[in-house]
Amino acid sequence: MTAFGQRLSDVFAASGQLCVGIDPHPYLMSEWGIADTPDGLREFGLRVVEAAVGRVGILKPQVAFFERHGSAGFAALETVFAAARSGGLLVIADAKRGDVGSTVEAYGRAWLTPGSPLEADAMTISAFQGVGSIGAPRDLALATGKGLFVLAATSNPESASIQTARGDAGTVTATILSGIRDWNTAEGAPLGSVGAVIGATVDFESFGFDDASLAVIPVLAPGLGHQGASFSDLRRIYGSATPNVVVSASRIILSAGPSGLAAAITAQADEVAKAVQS
Ligand SMILES: O=C(O)c1cc(=O)[nH]c(=O)n1[C@@H]1O[C@H](COP(=O)(O)O)[C@@H](O)[C@H]1O
Repeated sequence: MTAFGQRLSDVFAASGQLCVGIDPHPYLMSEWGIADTPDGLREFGLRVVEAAVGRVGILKPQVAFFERHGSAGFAALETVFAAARSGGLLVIADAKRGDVGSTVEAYGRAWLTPGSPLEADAMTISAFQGVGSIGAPRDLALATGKGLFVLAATSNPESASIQTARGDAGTVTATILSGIRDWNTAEGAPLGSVGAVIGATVDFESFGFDDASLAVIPVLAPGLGHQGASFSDLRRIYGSATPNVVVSASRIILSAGPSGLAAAITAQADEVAKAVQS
């Protein structure tokens, strides 16, 4: 079994750092000429998968848009996950779960257990209840070659009001990063299995951390494109951590529509490749 950090490094080397988000916003589905129904979600997701295979290595389906349609939406999501994984893409389930340890263990099992209907390669997760609360999904991830991305410094404008709050161990963000770093350091690989979500819109200093503190941490980077951050600024934003960054982009690509999708993915992947090297 290959650890998630290694799998991610391999994908970066083979296919670059762009991660295409599958966010079927109702307005986008309408622009694509697809009905906002479970069948429509399946079609939207599969079209993104088809355009992504061979052009990028990572997809991040946003679970919320599928969840709106209940069990039929989840069935569509299962099909999209299966198509993406069988196309060789690394799938990050953007599920943003979190709870007391005994319950979050079940969330981990839902999204990370090999053979589970919703099996992904990694999931987004919240450590608001303490980094120790996500110990069970972390153990499962380690045992199965899967990964976690823990919300640490999120891209939304409201995030600073809570995440920059300070306790004895520094800001909320710094406390989460320190817990993740300890885990990844103990794992002993150059890149650990537990990542952090660090929005590209975030001012690192006011959130109480720096790029050097991300050394063994895979970083999921939303906030580019529609949320205001520029792809050309990736190196300025993430500094020495740039090689660890999963560069997330959803609407900026999806707004190209079904016929322009493949070209938009190729263009975005090229822009990201240039930006991370410059
Ligand atoms: O975990 C995430 O992916 C995430 C964290 C965060 O801090 N900000 C953020 O925008 N996201 C997600 O990243 C995607 C951003 O979409 P675009 O702004 O269209 O690229 C959405 O699916 C968000 O839910």
